[in-house]
Amino acid sequence: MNLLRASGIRRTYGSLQVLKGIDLEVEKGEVVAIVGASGAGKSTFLHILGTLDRPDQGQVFIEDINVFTQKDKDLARFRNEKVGFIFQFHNLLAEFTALENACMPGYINGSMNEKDILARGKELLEMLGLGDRANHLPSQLSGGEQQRVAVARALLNKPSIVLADEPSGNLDSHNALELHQLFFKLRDDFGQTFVIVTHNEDLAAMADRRLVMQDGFMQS
Ligand SMILES: Nc1ncnc2c1ncn2[C@@H]1O[C@H](COP(=O)(O)OP(=O)(O)OP(=O)(O)O)[C@@H](O)[C@H]1O
Repeated sequence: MNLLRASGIRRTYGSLQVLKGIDLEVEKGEVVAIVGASGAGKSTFLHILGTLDRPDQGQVFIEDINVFTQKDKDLARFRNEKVGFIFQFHNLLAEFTALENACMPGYINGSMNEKDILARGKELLEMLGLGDRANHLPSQLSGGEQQRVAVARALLNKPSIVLADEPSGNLDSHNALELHQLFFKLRDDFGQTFVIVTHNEDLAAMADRRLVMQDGFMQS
């Protein structure tokens, strides 16, 4: 069974046809990289996969759920539980510690108690080598550490899939490589599934599949 299946995805902004009918199937535990020229529509497609944006046409199934048939409120809950996001700019909240930032999706979800959320957040920070940084504010962390906190946050609710948009775009080559290796370790150890939009050809070459987005279509 495919963990994620997108079919016939089309998206237009005004007269600009960005996505012209894209299909994608991703299996559990796969790391899929999407590359392509700037403006090709990679982020637009990733946002649709993550239900942050709706397509004009086409369907997305995650774990056999036809995601866009859900009402907005149910969709927000589904997104919080099933999809982890990592962006180029980590978007950590400046006034909260690393641990509080990592725990945020648990607090938003509301079904876990605070003790369990904190335990999960601590466990993730330890696993990502940030055990001794838990009480630091983002401004007290290096760029690589901040991005690892963002990874912990993406994983907090044990999502089915992690979607990453230029996750290492703001890191130097050493920190970028560490982050990329972390993705594969999470896949190997926990079967975590990733779809990653990237300009980094080293990362794309490491992925199970490297897909190219061009002129509104996906070429493999
Ligand atoms: N909200 C929007 N309104 C209008 N046009 C948009 C909007 N979002 C994206 N676009 C346009 O859609 C096209 C695809 O944008 P998108 O961000 O998906 O590309 P990308 O492949 O991710 O590019 P990059 O590699 O530079 O991040 C671009 O021409 C962009 O200007």
